[in-house]
Amino acid sequence: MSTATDHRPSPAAPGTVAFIGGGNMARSLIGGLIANGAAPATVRVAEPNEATRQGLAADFGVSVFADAGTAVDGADAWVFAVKPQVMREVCATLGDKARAERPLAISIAAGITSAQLDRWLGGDMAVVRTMPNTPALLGAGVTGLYANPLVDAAGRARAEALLASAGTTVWIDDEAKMDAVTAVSGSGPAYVFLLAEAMEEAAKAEGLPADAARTLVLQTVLGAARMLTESGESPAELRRRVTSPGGTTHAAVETFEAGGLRALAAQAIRNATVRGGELSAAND
Ligand SMILES: NC(=O)C1=CN([C@@H]2O[C@H](COP(=O)(O)OP(=O)(O)OC[C@H]3O[C@@H](n4cnc5c(N)ncnc54)[C@H](O)[C@@H]3O)[C@@H](O)[C@H]2O)C=CC1
Ligand SMILES: O=C(O)[C@@H]1CCC=N1
Repeated sequence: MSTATDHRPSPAAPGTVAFIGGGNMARSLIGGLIANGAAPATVRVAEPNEATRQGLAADFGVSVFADAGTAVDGADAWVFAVKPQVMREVCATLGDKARAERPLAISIAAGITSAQLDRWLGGDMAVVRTMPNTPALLGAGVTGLYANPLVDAAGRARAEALLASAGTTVWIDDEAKMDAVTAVSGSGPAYVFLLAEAMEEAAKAEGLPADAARTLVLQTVLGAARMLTESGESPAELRRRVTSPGGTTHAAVETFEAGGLRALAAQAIRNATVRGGELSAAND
């Protein structure tokens, strides 16, 4: 069972949050929090890259630190936003503080399990493993969340409020499914971008000017996405309405089906799901 909500949090979730890692995804989440009314003083960020760090301070007014141990001071929620490859090492440097302060640990890393985070931080930690996606930048993201048994109702609410600034939230009860969430929605924007790239190339190959090709593709993707989310109709029904028997869409859709698009999508998502498990094992 999973539940989805698309409400925005009430402004400024209580407490102070520390981001460990201030890269692309952290920037999107921080931007969402500030846009939703979080006081900049309640957001602290650890980021070793000086330019990245100063950019966050300049754009959002948040407190920035080169050192993670200082950034987490006074924060009741720690958001781990570093690459899976460095997560273990980053947790090790914060283990003593984590054992002393018992924060709510929230991870956005692909593959890394709640059990790994718990172990690397010293054990008995309340951990929420999440998977946001890049449309978070526009508040149009979707995040899957899994809470380990040590997370209480207040911890779940806190994690949900933090991620809801980025868009819709979906709780996942079975952590084993988080790699599939990663493969579908975490990586998913790239699949849509790939389709847009391919359509743009094809449009140019048909002789359309580059700027016209770009506009036609972008507005088609935007319009289709809005119909998908706003019409209440299924993808299959919306497709059926575009497809006149014997018409142009029919010719194209038949080509996609004959080429095995569905099997290819299933295999792509399977491979991405498997890679999540590999990231966990390789960085243990
Ligand atoms: N990019 C995406 O679409 C998504 C990424 N994720 C996850 O988010 C995490 C971060 O990914 P991105 O933001 O794309 O990567 P990124 O490379 O932009 O950000 C990672 C940041 O961590 C910093 N960092 C490295 N060592 C550090 C340390 N010891 N302490 C503090 N910060 C440190 C780096 O300087 C960098 O700015 C990854 O685990 C990824 O799996 C999750 C959902 C979507
Ligand atoms: O490609 C990755 O590993 C990350 C996780 C989901 C999106 N980007």
